[in-house]
Amino acid sequence: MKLNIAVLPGDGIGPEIVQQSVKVLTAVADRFDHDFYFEEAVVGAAAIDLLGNPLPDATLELCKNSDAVLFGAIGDPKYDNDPSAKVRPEQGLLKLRKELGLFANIRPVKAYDALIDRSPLKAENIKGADMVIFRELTGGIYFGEKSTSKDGQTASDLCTYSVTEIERIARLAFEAAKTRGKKVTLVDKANVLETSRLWRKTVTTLAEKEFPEIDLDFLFVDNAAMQMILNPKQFDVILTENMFGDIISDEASVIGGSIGLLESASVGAEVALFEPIHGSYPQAAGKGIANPVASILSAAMLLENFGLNAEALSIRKAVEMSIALNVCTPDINKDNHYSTSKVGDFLESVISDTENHMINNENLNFGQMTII
Ligand SMILES: NC(=O)C1=CN([C@@H]2O[C@H](COP(=O)(O)OP(=O)(O)OC[C@H]3O[C@@H](n4cnc5c(N)ncnc54)[C@H](O)[C@@H]3O)[C@@H](O)[C@H]2O)C=CC1
Ligand SMILES: CC(C)CC(=O)C(=O)O
Ligand SMILES: [Mg+2]
Repeated sequence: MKLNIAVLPGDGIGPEIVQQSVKVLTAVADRFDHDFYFEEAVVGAAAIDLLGNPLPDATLELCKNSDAVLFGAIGDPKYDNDPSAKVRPEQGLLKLRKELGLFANIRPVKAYDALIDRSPLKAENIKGADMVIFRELTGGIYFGEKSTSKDGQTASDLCTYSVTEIERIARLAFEAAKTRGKKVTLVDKANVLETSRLWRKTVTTLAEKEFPEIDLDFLFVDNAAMQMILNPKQFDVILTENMFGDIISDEASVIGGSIGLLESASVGAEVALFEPIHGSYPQAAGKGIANPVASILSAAMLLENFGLNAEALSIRKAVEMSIALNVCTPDINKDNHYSTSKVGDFLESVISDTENHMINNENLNFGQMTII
């Protein structure tokens, strides 16, 4: 298969993690005889520095004309620490999501057996946890009208949702539940927010009409935040609005062992975008300590999006192997950790190892690896 992939590394650790994903995708293309073409463009703070715009027209055009987008991360402390900056890196990502019509962000969360004992959460509570969060991505408070009063004493962000916006992502969540545990939990704040009451009404009606076989339940977001830690195994598919999904998915990453493992796919119209759930982790930029796996697994989701399931599985198996063998960055492997690029090299060699020498060799030899 021929795929044109737009690569938007962004800021902070974005370039170094995305570089590993390109490495891994190239290994997949070689092994399975595909043609993947990568073209890079600037976004975020890097694009503001260069062109004064966090989403330059050329970047948007490239994305629209590509088959898929591989996105790193955006954000820089110089903007985080300057609340009065009018042009901000995050605007680039939000505009890209809107322009590409990416209304659903799909964030799978699972506990890797090999990492269970390293989680700060109790092993018996997280073993077997396996959920997917469907986060609405182009509506709600992140996109509502913003204003600050002339005297600077009051500010507001409007939260708006329409039935159409709710239904289209709810359908995707219910469809996913059909193939999984047949349960959808709608996370909202319907005891307080009018928008949440519209979500409940709309989702309930849709479930009764189109998905009677799916169990639908409801949780207020404050309780959901607690349940995520106390009993994450109760969740199968979580459906929620933009901001709640942003927050509870970072929380859910603790179950997986590190936010550096959590992949995502943003879908909607034609061109889908694949990105880790984490941000630009600026403290780690250039140090070789960022975990590239979230980006690499997002690349696996990219392949699944085109039905390249065996190819995606080769990535997932390689990642499982790296975790089992502790070929991991310091967020997971505190003692003898591997650098960002060494983890990428390892995954590349496992994928390229068509004879499965590495997998079958009991005395696994990582001669080509150096522990930093
Ligand atoms: N999609 C995006 O591009 C996002 C961008 N941001 C931006 O990123 C910047 C930093 O935001 P933070 O709140 O610090 O969130 P962050 O996700 O960048 O980092 C939070 C913490 O998570 C851990 N972490 C994140 N990525 C990791 C990785 N690959 N490997 C190992 N550990 C990792 C680190 O302990 C880090 O201190 C801000 O400018 C923010 O606006 C934040 C979230 C998403
Ligand atoms: C710019 C932010 C909305 C990014 C973020 O935190 C996310 O998408 O998870
Ligand atoms: Mg976030």
